[in-house]
Amino acid sequence: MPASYAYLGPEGTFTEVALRTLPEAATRELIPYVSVQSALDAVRVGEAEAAFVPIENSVEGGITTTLDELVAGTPLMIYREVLLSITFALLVRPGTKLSDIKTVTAHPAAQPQVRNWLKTHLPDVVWESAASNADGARLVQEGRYDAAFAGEFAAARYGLEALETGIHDAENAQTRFVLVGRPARPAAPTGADKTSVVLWQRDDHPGGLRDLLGEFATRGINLMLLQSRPTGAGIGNYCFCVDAEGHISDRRMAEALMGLKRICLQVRFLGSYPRADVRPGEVRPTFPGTSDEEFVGAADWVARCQDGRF
Ligand SMILES: O=C(O)C(=O)Cc1ccccc1
Repeated sequence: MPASYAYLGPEGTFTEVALRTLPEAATRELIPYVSVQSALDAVRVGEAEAAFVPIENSVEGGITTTLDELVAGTPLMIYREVLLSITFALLVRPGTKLSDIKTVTAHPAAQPQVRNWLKTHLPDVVWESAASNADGARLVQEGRYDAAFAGEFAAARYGLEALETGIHDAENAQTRFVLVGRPARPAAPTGADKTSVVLWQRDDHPGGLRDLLGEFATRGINLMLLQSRPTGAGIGNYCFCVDAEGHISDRRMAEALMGLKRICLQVRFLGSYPRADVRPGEVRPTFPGTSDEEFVGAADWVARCQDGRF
C-alpha cells in the first residue's frame, strides 16, 4: 500500500485541489477525512504519513480549529504550504432558482468571503455551517439544504449545478494550506522559508508581547502571522501563533528561538518550510547585520575578546 496523505474531505474540497498541486501528492494515496481534527489525528496515530489542511485565509486570518490542533496535543510539524486563490460557486440541485433558496451552507471560513454577496442576493437566507465546502455540497445533494457555496468543480461530483460562479467579496482572496506530519528534521533551507512557532508567556506584565516580538525584531526577522489563541486557563490567558520569515538553520532565526526559549514559559516549534509566495530559487534579502556571516563573525570576535586576541 502506498504511503497516504489525509486531507479535509470529502472529495471536491478546495483542500483537495490545493493538495493535488504538490508533486509528492501524485505518489501518495489521498484519503478524505471528515474534519481537520480527524485528519491530524490520523497522522498522530500513524494511520497517515501526513495531513493536508487549511490554516489561514486572507479575509479572516487564521483558521482557528487548525491552529488550536497544532497548539495542543501531541506535537506535529508543518513541512509544506500551498496558497490557493478562492472564488465560490453557488451550487444547487438542478432546476432550483435563486428565489427557491431558503437555506445555504458552507464551511464557516467561507462565510466572511461571501457575506456581502449574500446580503445583496439572498438577504433572508438561513446560514448553516458544514464540515467543509464539499460536505455542504453533499448535504445539498441529500436535500438537507437548498444551496452550498463550494468550488465550481464540486458540482459534477455531487450532481449539482452552479447557479452563480466567481463569488468573492474580496478581490484576490487566498487560502493557505499546510502539509503536517510527525516531528522530524525540517527540509533544508531554500533561501525563502518560513518558521512557525507557538509562544506561551512566562507571566503577565506590561510589554510582555513586545518582549516576545523583540526577539525577532532585533535580529531583522519579519513576521508574517501573529494570532493569539486562548489557552483555556481563563479570560486574558493567551498563547501566540507566529509565522516568521526565515529557517531555523539561519543563525538569526536560531538565535531568536534561543532568546524566546529563555524568556517564554513554553515554545512549540511547528516547522521551517519553503514559502509558497516566492518563486522557487528566489532568495530573500537579509537586513543589515543579520546574515549568517555577520552572526559567525560577531561570535568569533567575542571568542577572540574572551581570549584577549582582538
Ligand atoms: O477545502 C474546503 O473546501 C474547505 O472547506 C476549507 C476552506 C474553506 C474556505 C475556503 C477555502 C477552504
